[in-house]
Formats: sequence, C-alpha cells, structure tokens
Amino acid sequence: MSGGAHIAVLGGGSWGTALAQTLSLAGNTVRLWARDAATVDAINRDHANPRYLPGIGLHEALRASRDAGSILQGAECVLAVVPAQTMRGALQTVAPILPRTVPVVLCAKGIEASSGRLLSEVAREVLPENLVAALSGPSFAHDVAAGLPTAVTVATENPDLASRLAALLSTPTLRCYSSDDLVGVEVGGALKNVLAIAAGAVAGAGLGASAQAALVTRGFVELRRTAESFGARPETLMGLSGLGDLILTCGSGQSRNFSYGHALGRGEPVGSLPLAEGVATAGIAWKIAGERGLDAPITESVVMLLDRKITVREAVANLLARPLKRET
Ligand SMILES: NC(=O)C1=CN([C@@H]2O[C@H](COP(=O)(O)OP(=O)(O)OC[C@H]3O[C@@H](n4cnc5c(N)ncnc54)[C@H](O)[C@@H]3O)[C@@H](O)[C@H]2O)C=CC1
Ligand SMILES: O=C(CO)COP(=O)(O)O
Repeated sequence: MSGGAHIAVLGGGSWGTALAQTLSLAGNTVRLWARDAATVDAINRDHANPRYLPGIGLHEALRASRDAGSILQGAECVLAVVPAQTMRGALQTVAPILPRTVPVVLCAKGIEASSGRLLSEVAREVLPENLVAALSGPSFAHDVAAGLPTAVTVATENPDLASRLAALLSTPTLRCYSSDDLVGVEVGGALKNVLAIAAGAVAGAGLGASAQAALVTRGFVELRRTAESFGARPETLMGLSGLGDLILTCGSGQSRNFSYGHALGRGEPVGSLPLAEGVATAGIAWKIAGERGLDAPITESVVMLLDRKITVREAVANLLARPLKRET
C-alpha cells in the first residue's frame, strides 16, 4: 500500500490532479507539474483545481509548480498524465532532467495519431533507459478525487516491477492490480474511448438501450481483434482496462467521450466540449485496422461520423445491412 514515497505527476488536468490527491492523502509526498499558472496557484493557495476538478478540496500537502525540475527532484516514480497527443512533448520536456532509474507510468488513454505509436513506444523513443508502465481502468477523475472506491490495472512487461508499482500506487480507495501485459492494458484503454463515442451517439440519437448494448458488445469484439493484433492477451481485455472501462464509459454521461458522442447523436455542437481522447484515436485506430486487414465497422462508423460524412442513423443502418455472419 502507498505511503511515504515521493511521486511526481506531470499534468494538472482532472486525472493528474485526482491521482495526485489520492496519493497525497495516502501519505506520499506528491509534486504536480502543470503548465498553467492559474492551476498552480489554485492548488498551492486554495487547495483546489476549480477548472478541472470543481467541487473537490485538495490535500494541503499537495504542491504544484510550473518548473519540471523542482517537481522531479527526489521522485521515485513519475506519473505522466497529459492528453495522449501531447505525451511526446511532455516527455521530451522532462527527458534531459529525469534520472534513468525512475520508472514512468503512462496514465493517458490513446494512440499517437501522427505516428500510430502506442504511448509506451513513444516513451521508449523519448526515454530509452527508463522503465515504462501504464495505468488504466474504469476510473473517473472525480470519483478518485472524491475518495470513492476504484480499481485500475498497472502494467509493465516486468512482473516484479508491475507488482511493486501497483503497491506503490494503491491507496485505501484506489486498488491497483498488476499485469505484465503492457500492450493489452494500453490498447484496451485507448480503444474504449472510440467505442464510448459510438455508444453516446446511439444514445443521443435515441436508438434505444438494445441498440446500445449490441453496439458495445460488437465494439468489444473489434477492440479485442485490434488489441490482439498488437499482441495483447485476451484475458487482459476481459479485465479492468478493456471490458471494465467499456462498462463505465459506454453508459455514463460522466464520460467525456460518451458525452461527445451523445452531442453528435443529437446534432448538437461539439466545439466547446472538454477533451474526448477517442476523437484523436478513432482515425488512427481505423487506419491500423485497415493496414492489418481487420474488420472494424464500428470504428469506421465513428470516423465517418466525426468527419460528418454520415449521420448516426445512417451509420447504424449500414451496420444492420452488413452480411449476416456467425457471432465471433
Ligand atoms: N479525467 C478522467 O476521468 C480520466 C482521464 N484519463 C486520461 O488521462 C489523460 C489526461 O486527461 P485529463 O486529465 O482528464 O484531461 P484534462 O483535459 O482534464 O487535462 C489535461 C491537462 O493536460 C495539460 N496539457 C495539455 N497539453 C499539455 C502539454 N503539451 N504539456 C503539458 N501539459 C499539457 C492541460 O493543461 C491540462 O492540465 C487522457 O488521456 C485521459 O484519457 C484516464 C482516466 C480517467
Ligand atoms: O477514462 C475514463 C474513465 O476510465 C474517463 O473517460 P472520459 O475520458 O470519456 O471522461
């Protein structure tokens, strides 16, 4: 169980702040790097992050800074919690000052759209000497910050390190399981966001709970197919970072990806909505599926929907019109 460690968190958004809060409450020394001065001031002065975690009072010992050097000083572990498409830049910022003995835990969910790389591949390019892990699973930032019970998976390819990191990051309310299937945990987290957009779109278009259940189930088949093409183990995808996160985000308006899809389904504007990682990951996930000869009709529908080439009802009509097949 966590406590007494020095942990650095890169990213002052909702998830970085929530992880920093639970780890700080568990007795760790937590330092958070945020690029935005207002966020740093609010955390240090008011013990709050009203922009990203409204209504949550933060632990007084949690400190923030815009200076990455001071955040990293003495850190035993770094949590990287910026959006997936900005992960490379954030890691590049700390690369010259991060000791190579410090493990980096990637907490974002996405695939780098410009390269098709998983975030662990990005991290290994930027920080070739550091051990890389991923933390993923069904966990809304607000729930974790509020101390509600949550379970996630912490994965690295080294089982001993995975167990040590899971122990380091578990708190009385955040239970971390360990796994050596890094790729499985990463891909499960990245692809569920695309499916949450699809589920939200079906709900927003008023197509009914039955359609939503069918879509999520068939979406999970797509997720498994794509993840297994990366080398993920099927049982990982049946776990927290896969099925577990689909159950959470494909049925809750608390999910930003679901809400984004919901707005699309209702024909509402999406320009001012908060971060929905599935928007950036959908296109690259479909491209990867195409390159590998994988059937991914729901991912394709999300891409067409995001590009405004199709409506939700047309997308669902197309899915229904596909040739009948065995359920696999
Ligand atoms: N919010 C949640 O409930 C959960 C989020 N995640 C994942 O965590 C990742 C981060 O999401 P949130 O914290 O929710 O996003 P957010 O939108 O709440 O915050 C993003 C933060 O990253 C910062 N940022 C953006 N670009 C940056 C850059 N280039 N360099 C440094 N900082 C930068 C922003 O200033 C902001 O503080 C995403 O991949 C998300 O899928 C995972 C589990 C739960
Ligand atoms: O990943 C999450 C919960 O596990 C958060 O989901 P959203 O990014 O869709 O809000």
